Amino acid sequence: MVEQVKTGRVAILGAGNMGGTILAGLLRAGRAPADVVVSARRPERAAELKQRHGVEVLANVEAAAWGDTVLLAVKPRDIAGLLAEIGPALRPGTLVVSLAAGQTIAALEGGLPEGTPVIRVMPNTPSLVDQGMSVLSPGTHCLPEHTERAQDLLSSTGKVLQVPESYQDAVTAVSGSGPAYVFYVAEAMIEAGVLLGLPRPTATELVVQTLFGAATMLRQTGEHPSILREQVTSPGGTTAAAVRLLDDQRVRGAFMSAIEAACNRSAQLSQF
Ligand SMILES: NC(=O)C1=CN([C@@H]2O[C@H](COP(=O)(O)OP(=O)(O)OC[C@H]3O[C@@H](n4cnc5c(N)ncnc54)[C@H](O)[C@@H]3O)[C@@H](O)[C@H]2O)C=CC1
Ligand SMILES: O=C(O)[C@@H]1CCC=N1
Repeated sequence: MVEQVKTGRVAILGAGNMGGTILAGLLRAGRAPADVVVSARRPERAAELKQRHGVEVLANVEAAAWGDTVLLAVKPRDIAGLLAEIGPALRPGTLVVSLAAGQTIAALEGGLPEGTPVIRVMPNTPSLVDQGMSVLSPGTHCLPEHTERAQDLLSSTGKVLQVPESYQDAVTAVSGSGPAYVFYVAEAMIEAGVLLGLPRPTATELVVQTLFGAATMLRQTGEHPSILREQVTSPGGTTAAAVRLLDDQRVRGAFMSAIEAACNRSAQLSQF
């Protein structure tokens, strides 16, 4: 249990999609339920978490005072109120890790007692199946030990990368929102299969396995996607016909514009 010593006691504030995902991931990775607490606004949710995971559910202030690491997993609009609520209860040296999109380190540090070590993180939903991508940026009061703690905590649900905070809007657009683009492509491919007369379950199985296989090839071969695409594309064949149509429809450009729009939106959200 070397891991536990590094991260200490973890308090997760806000037990929605991401908070619940990280909680389940920590427990799957072998952390004892006694070393994690959560806060939940709705009593039904609190009862469910207690029953399913055997963890203690506390009020925000009690949870924040208990944790060595406090993970903020509420919506961005609820962050400022939460910081004001928990700030006075934090013990000196408590590490605050925020998952909130668009909430800058300056805003987080400004809402907490002077000197609080803060880490800004952009996770994504595949954390639910331990294939998450969490990207962190340490605040101005973080020591290497704090960053290590956050890395340790987040690595229980997937990969972790550290970047300068100036990259976080682009990161949000690429990997934070990224799973949604892949699900969008999956939907379109399934509908195409159905259009061509395949039963829906068959079309779904073909698409899910194809996406999984293609992603695994990218990971395992380390090849550039263009090379892998060329390998599928026979001269005068079916793939070339399809890819020409995608190019005619400017699908690559549409993806670039979409991801740029997400990045701009993330920057806009940081203003509030
Ligand atoms: N869903 C996603 O794909 C991603 C979400 N995020 C970030 O994670 C954070 C959480 O997002 P989700 O889990 O999707 O939202 P969610 O709405 O599922 O969960 C938020 C939870 O916080 C609770 N809550 C609200 N105010 C509270 C308070 N003052 N005290 C305690 N609990 C409170 C709500 O009842 C809810 O259960 C957001 O800041 C979001 O930007 C980051 C990356 C990806
Ligand atoms: O859509 C959003 O704003 C959040 C941030 C990244 C993924 N979901």
